Amino acid sequence: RSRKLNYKLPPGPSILTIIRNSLELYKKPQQTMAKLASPIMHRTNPDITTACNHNNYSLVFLPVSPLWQELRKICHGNLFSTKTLDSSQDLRRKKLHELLGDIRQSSLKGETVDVGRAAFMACINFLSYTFVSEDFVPSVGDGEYKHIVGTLLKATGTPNLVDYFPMLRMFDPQGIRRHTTDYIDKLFDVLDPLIENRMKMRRENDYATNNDMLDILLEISERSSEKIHKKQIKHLFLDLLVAGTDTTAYGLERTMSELMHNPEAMAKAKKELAETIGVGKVVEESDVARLPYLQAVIKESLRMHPPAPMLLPRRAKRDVQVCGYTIPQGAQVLINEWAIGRNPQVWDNAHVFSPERFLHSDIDIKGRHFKLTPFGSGRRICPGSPLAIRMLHLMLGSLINCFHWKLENNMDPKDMDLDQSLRAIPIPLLA
Ligand code: HEM
Repeated sequence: RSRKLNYKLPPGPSILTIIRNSLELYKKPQQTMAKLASPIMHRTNPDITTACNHNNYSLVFLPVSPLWQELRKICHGNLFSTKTLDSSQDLRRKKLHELLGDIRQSSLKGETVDVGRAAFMACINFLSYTFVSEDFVPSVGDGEYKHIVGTLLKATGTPNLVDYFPMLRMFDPQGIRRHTTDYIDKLFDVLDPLIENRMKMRRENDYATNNDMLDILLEISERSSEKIHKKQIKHLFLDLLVAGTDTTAYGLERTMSELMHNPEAMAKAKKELAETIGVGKVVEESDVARLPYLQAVIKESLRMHPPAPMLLPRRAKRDVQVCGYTIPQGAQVLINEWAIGRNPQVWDNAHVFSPERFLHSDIDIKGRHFKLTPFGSGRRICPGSPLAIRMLHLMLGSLINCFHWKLENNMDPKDMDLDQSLRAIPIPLLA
């Protein structure tokens, strides 16, 4: 097998390499991640959206290139910097109060909440407000938006036959290009007028900034259109929406499920919140630093349920030796983050949900500790992680500090199936 893998492969991923690499990662995650996070790996381009040229502008799929570097610089220095996120927290606070208001309404009626759905809607609203100070969803319809984002995410993760047999490209055998193009067009139909309107408003003398990401991007574009122009702005928003919605919502739902399944951990998290900010109060972004147990709960949940279980595909830029195997140039590589998180050689009691393991540990999720990299690592690490982390703490902390949660049909937490969607009844806790 090893000899065969050293043959020159056609461009595109090798199934065998993916499987073998996953198995190896299971054994030696620390060493392997260090190599894979290095510049020898670059992003694969799944050829999902040729018709609307999204690949040519996409932060997610561009190879390392001057445009990609410029977009990353804008993300780090402007969009997701601490200063920008601090100044846009009012926008997220407003959306958080709306989420809690909706849940309060359900609680008054004794209704069950589909936590995954509520989390998905809340994440879209948080992101669209942070990006453009407006709700993105009413323009598309929530069911349709979920479908669009789901389809685009699926297309990103689905092995495309075209990668294996390039001559099939023009036939688009799985319809991946056709579907994604339609959906991307739909999202652009919403984004285009938003951007146009804002450009018009910015030309008026008495224009006051909204402190959102659209203003920041237009300001950069007005100063130097070489850094980013209008067309790139909509492609960037598309990437950020698709990459940020389902991942964050899934992270929130799984964490709530784990807390409901582990009443002791739930009680500890609630006690910390009660003592630090007071029962029934809404969590502020500035509170999070004083909530170490809540932070540990989120890390533990990301360890057991990484929202991107295989991270994002990379491609080897040149032949590389990993754990005694040759990964040939051009091979697609997936990192099995889920398996690393559950590996008993890496974690004590790997299958037990225990936030305590992070309480006196310096392991963080910034891509420096290769046993826990839910946001990836290296220069392609998730640029949205500072926002995702804020949203997760804000929503989780407020949901458990403002409500007591009971499982539907009086189910015993021990009987929960953690792979099923979470349905629970909220009971308000007064401040
Ligand atoms: C819990 C939530 C999230 C998780 C677990 C997550 C995870 C990831 C992972 C694993 C990658 C690939 C990293 C690598 O290849 O090393 C990634 C890339 C990316 N993420 Fe996230 N993400 C989350 C939320 C977000 C949010 C909120 C945004 C933006 C608003 C975002 C935007 C992106 C973008 C644009 C990329 C591609 C970066 C590039 O290729 O240069 N993500 N994310």
